[in-house]
Amino acid sequence: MLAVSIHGASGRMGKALVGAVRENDTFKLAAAVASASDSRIGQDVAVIHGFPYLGVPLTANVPETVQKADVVVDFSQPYASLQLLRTCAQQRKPVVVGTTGFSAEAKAEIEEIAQTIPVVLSPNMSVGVNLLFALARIAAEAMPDADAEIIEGHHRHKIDAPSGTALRLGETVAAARGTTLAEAGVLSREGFTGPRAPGSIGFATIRAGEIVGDHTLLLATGTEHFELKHKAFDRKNFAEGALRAALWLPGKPAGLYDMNDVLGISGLNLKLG
Ligand SMILES: NC(=O)C1=CN([C@@H]2O[C@H](COP(=O)(O)OP(=O)(O)OC[C@H]3O[C@@H](n4cnc5c(N)ncnc54)[C@H](OP(=O)(O)O)[C@@H]3O)[C@@H](O)[C@H]2O)C=CC1
Ligand SMILES: O=C(O)C1=N[C@H](C(=O)O)C[C@H](O)C1
Repeated sequence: MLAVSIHGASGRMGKALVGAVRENDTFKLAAAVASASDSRIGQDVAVIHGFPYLGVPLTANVPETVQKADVVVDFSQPYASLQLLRTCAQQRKPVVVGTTGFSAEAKAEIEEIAQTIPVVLSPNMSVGVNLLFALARIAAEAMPDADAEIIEGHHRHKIDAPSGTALRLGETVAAARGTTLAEAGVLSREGFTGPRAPGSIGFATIRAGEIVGDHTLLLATGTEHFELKHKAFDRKNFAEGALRAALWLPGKPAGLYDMNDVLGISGLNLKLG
């Protein structure tokens, strides 16, 4: 059995991960980390999420939890996630990071840390979204002059925008067109914007109710619209992807891996026609 520690265990993804670990005989929950200010520290992580007692108390002691784990899975917040990565580097532990919203500086530090330990970093652990990335590249190459717009929707609690997945979609389209998201991205619009800049990659963000995660890439010319769409209905989908990554990662050489590596579709090079 693989001992997994969940970092961000008190959250929505924490709940989905506890549920997924309970249903999977390959894993045993070694530890569950919440923020130090959480009033439920010391309580059983399964019980706080409405599952039967598991005997794993919520804790804020990160070094101790990393020590107990064969692999660490993180869905928390960027600052907390970086601190965790530093501890994992000290203890030479593999880590799967699903957290989004990292700054460019934080991403640079993650790349540096991943020179010492194996890290899977992906804004979306679902199979469907990783196929969406691959198909987006093909579509953006095939329709180089189409207006690219990325529309994403999430629940009212989400604290980063656009979503990590939407930004990755934008980076994918930009790379397929020989540019970067920093160059071509228009992350939001308001006021007297003027006409659409040719070649720009636009974003629209919806935050409403309990939307789990919707992403659409629209490629529009004057005469046709092409859409690629993914909808997640249950966080179980992300949790199972993260556990798939957690099973794949231990024993890999130090490096920064993507969910495409885990799924074995990093070399996917579908050709049209
Ligand atoms: N890659 C993927 O497939 C997916 C990625 N995500 C990303 O995962 C992240 C978490 O999402 P979600 O679960 O919905 O968010 P939540 O806010 O529900 O959960 C995050 C949890 O992390 C906790 N936390 C904060 N600081 C620390 C700390 N220092 N140590 C440990 N835990 C801490 C928070 O506790 P507190 O409330 O006390 O601050 C909170 O309970 C987001 O960045 C989201 O975008 C989400 C789904 C899928
Ligand atoms: O915060 C979420 O919920 C999600 N975040 C991820 C992102 O920012 O892309 C992935 C997923 O859509 C759910």
